[in-house]
Amino acid sequence: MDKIIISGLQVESLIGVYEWEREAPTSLLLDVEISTDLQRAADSDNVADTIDYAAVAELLMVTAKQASFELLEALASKLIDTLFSHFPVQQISMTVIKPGILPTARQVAVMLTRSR
Ligand SMILES: Nc1nc2c(c(=O)[nH]1)N=C([C@H](O)[C@@H](O)CO)CN2
Repeated sequence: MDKIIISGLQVESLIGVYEWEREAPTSLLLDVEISTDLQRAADSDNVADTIDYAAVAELLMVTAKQASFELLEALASKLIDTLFSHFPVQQISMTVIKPGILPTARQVAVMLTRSR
């Protein structure tokens, strides 16, 4: 299956289990893989025949900004559901990365893969 991939998309979201995490939005990074048939766009060379990755990125940024969850898992699920409701895609893999939150790790992340 063909894929559209967005890597390292920076978003802001109110996220975290602890009180101190819920006082202000946190910067997160998203890696997204969207499985969809790209043959029509490959033939036509027309953005109207594909999923515009700029529109995907904008939707992810707005949705994350409006969200308020404790767990990365819950945010990842919400972002996937939102993409499914706006775009005709078969499968989405979503990695939500929280940099610098653990003193002994560069970053932590969850990855969810969901199909229609
Ligand atoms: N599996 C998860 N574990 C934890 C999460 C999470 O989102 N998913 N979050 C936290 C805290 O919010 C963390 O950011 C600070 O310790 C802990 N564990």
